[in-house]
Amino acid sequence: MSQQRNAPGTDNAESGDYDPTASSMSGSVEDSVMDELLAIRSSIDNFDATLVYLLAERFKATQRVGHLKAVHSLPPSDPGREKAQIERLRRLAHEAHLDPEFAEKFMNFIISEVIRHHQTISATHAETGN
Ligand SMILES: O=C(O)C(=O)C[C@]1(C(=O)O)C=C[C@@H](O)C=C1
Repeated sequence: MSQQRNAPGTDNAESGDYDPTASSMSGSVEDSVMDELLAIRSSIDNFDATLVYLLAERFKATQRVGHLKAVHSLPPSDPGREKAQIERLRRLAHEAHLDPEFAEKFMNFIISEVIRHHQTISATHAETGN
């Protein structure tokens, strides 16, 4: 049976209940101000969707790393790699006028989640061989 696929962001999971005009300020803000706010929020919505897709792709890549590490009995974390990544991202953040402290915290947040995934993959591999 053939399956109809929707373009990203147009399927019901994403757009079904989403109200881009949702706000707790409706009624207390001038129409022109609300119009400008909604226009800017439309860009924010696109950025947020992009972030989700980027993160999903990054996690797909790290899942592959997790399997490779599990199969070859390598440790989940690699502090040397992390140090190099953080230094590079701090430098990029500075150049992009993004707070390097924030960039580091954000990266560490993602990496700690990746390590948790690696540990789960490793435990599953030890138990089942998969
Ligand atoms: O490159 C690796 O070895 C990974 O496991 C990926 C990753 C990352 O998310 O970038 C996660 C954990 C490691 O400590 C270093 C980097």
